[in-house]
Order: sequence, then C-alpha cells, then structure tokens
Amino acid sequence: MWRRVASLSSFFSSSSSSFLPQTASRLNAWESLTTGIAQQANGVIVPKEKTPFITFVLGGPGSGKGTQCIKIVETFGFTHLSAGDLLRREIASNSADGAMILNTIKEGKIVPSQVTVKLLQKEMESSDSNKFLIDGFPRTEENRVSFERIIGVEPNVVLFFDCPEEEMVKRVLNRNQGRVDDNLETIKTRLKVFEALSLPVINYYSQRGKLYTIKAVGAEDEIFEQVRPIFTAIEQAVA
Ligand SMILES: Nc1ncnc2c1ncn2[C@@H]1O[C@H](COP(=O)(O)OP(=O)(O)O)[C@@H](O)[C@H]1O
Ligand SMILES: Nc1ccn([C@H]2C[C@H](O)[C@@H](COP(=O)(O)OP(=O)(O)O)O2)c(=O)n1
Ligand SMILES: [Mg+2]
Repeated sequence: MWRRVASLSSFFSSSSSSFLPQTASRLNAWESLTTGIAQQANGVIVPKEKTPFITFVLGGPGSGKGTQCIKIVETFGFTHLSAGDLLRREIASNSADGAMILNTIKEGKIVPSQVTVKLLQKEMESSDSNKFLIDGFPRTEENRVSFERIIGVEPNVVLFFDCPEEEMVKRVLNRNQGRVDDNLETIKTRLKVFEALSLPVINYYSQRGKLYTIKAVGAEDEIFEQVRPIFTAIEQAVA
C-alpha cells in the first residue's frame, strides 16, 4: 500500500526524462504539505492510520475528466470520486437536498460547498482505499477552502484538462448520457462559471507548484499518454 518516503530525490535524479525533474520537485512539495485526514473518536482527534494520496481532477465541462479517470483507475488502481456523480446520486435518492441540487445543476451553477464536501467526506471515510481521484472538485475557491477545513488535507497533485471551448461544447452536446445539464443554454452558463470561478482555483494550484496541465485535445489514448507518466512517477516514488 501507499506510504510516505523520506526522500524521493534518488529516484528522480536517476532519470533522464525531461518530465521527471518537474515531478520530483512537486512530489517533494507533497511530502511537506500533506497532513492526513483526522477522525474524531470520543472527542479526541485521531489521525487516520494512512495518509491519503489525493489527486484533484479539474477542467471545463466536457474536457474529458471522467473519461481519463476511468483509465487512471484501470491502470493505477485509484478510487474515483466524481463530485458530479455523487450529486446526481443525491438527486436520484430523493434526499432532502435533491431538489436544490437538481435546480442548481440545471442552471449550470455550483452546489453549496458544504453539501458536496460532506458527500466526498462520507465516501472517503467509508473507503478502504488510500488513494483518491477527486473529479470535478474543487470548482470554486469556496469548494477548495471548505474541503481543506472539513477534510483537513490538501491535494498532492492537481490535474488540469485544458480543452478549447468549442471542443468542450461539441463533446457535451454529443455526450448522450441523458444529463439535464447537457444542453446549449446550460453549457453556456457552465463555461462562464468555469472561467470566473474555477480558473482561479487552477491558478492557485499552479502557484503552489501542484498543477499538471494536460492538453486535452486528440484521441483519448493519446491524452492518457500525457497522464500516464505522472502516475508512473508517483507509483515508483512511493513504492
Ligand atoms: N479525447 C476525446 N475526444 C473526443 N471525445 C471525447 C474525448 N474524451 C472524452 N470524450 C467524450 O466527450 C464527452 C465528455 O467527456 P467526459 O469524460 O464526460 O468529460 P468531463 O467529465 O470532463 O465532462 C463524453 O461523451 C466522452 O465520451
Ligand atoms: N464541485 C462540484 C461539482 C459538480 N457540481 C455540479 C455543478 C456541475 O455543473 C454539475 C456536473 O458536474 P460534473 O463534474 O459531473 O460535470 P462534467 O463532468 O464536468 O460535465 O454538478 C457542483 O455543484 N460542484
Ligand atoms: Mg465528468
């Protein structure tokens, strides 16, 4: 399983790949920043036995986040938590927040952070896994801060699937999954929300040295070949 290592530099310095030194410096940042999820037991905060390895997967609507997450899960065995899927599950289960979530998603807006973070928290705490791909979250600064406050941990790595708007629109309108938000009116709002609220989060992680930008145009397999080395390096570093 996953464990922290004292130093990653020996692994990375032996590589001649131009990609890996960039990974090395970012993974060293992981070592100093990761704090682990704390759980409350009888009023005492008890750190969870293993520190989770968290990857946030960001990008505009239709940029291919979900598609690439499936490949990462298949190849590297992460647990995939899609914020959108968890919210859609709440709608389907007629929970107290279901109607509010449905309306928010139809409008192309963002569900209050507390709702989404609680859903993510429940999944993480009940999971045996220690390595999570959190897809479609955080989409706002409020999402980001709320996750840090409630879960008490920062991501180790952040992926950004960078895709032109016209390509995202084309993909969403062809997605054919019966989603209430896959229509031209909602996608227009979603793109505005992405630019105004999500790009600042992406910039934040760029400044923190955690961001990996993937050019998300081309065949799915070609895009995955940009993703693969990131996780191969992580896997080798923590082995
Ligand atoms: N590289 C790609 N080229 C063309 N279509 C793609 C590509 N990646 C994903 N798709 C398709 O585009 C749509 C949106 O992809 P999805 O993974 O759901 O994106 P996101 O989760 O970012 O909204 C889906 O129908 C998917 O099959
Ligand atoms: N962090 C999040 C994630 C999704 N949502 C809502 C609003 C989003 O438009 C919808 C759909 O999200 P989802 O990640 O499934 O969408 P895409 O896969 O990017 O098309 O869910 C949210 O409010 N907050
Ligand atoms: Mg998705």
